[in-house]
Amino acid sequence: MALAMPKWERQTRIFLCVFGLFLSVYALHVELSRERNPNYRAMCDLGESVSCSKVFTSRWGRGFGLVQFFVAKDSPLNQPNSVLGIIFYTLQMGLGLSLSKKAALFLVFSSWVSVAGSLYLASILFFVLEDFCMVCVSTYMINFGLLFTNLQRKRAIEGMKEKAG
Ligand SMILES: C/C(=C\C[C@@]12O[C@]1(C)C(=O)c1ccccc1C2=O)CCC[C@H](C)CCC[C@H](C)CCCC(C)C
Repeated sequence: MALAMPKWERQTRIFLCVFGLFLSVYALHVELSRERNPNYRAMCDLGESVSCSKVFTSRWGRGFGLVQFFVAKDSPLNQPNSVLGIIFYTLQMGLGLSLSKKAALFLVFSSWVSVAGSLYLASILFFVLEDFCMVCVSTYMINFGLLFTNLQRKRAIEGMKEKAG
């Protein structure tokens, strides 16, 4: 039986992961530049309440603002969210190329975690920081898109199994 993934799925996944990786690397770059130089102005800093560097260097910018309850603020475990993003999109890309059922389940599971993380970060962004960060909002849309792609994949694999008996 030919186990091929539909072309649209491959292309959508590659597009979302590359875009997500690009935004995460950019967020990391802005955060590190801003920490080194408080006068640094990023391309995504458009105004007082449309500022991405303000968001990235806030206490929620590292370890989701939660890791610091368990380890020291400057612990190597308290990484910027963007580092988690880089790991996440790399995994989504790498495991996405495999057609194993286990990989598909892991992709769906981690995708749900990222959507929950996105909803959490979005509520911090709008209600606590009262800021509009375009880089952040774009990553939320990417995470929703990846969840949709991963759910389609899981459905397709389950369908194949039923047909094969
Ligand atoms: C750049 C990026 C998110 C942007 C941002 O996080 C940034 C940078 C931030 O500083 C921030 C501050 C305050 C409010 C909002 C924000 C954000 O919006 C990428 C995350 C992607 C995503 C939310 C990754 C989730 C990964 C899961 C934890 C993976 C779980 C996988 C395991 C099950 C193995």
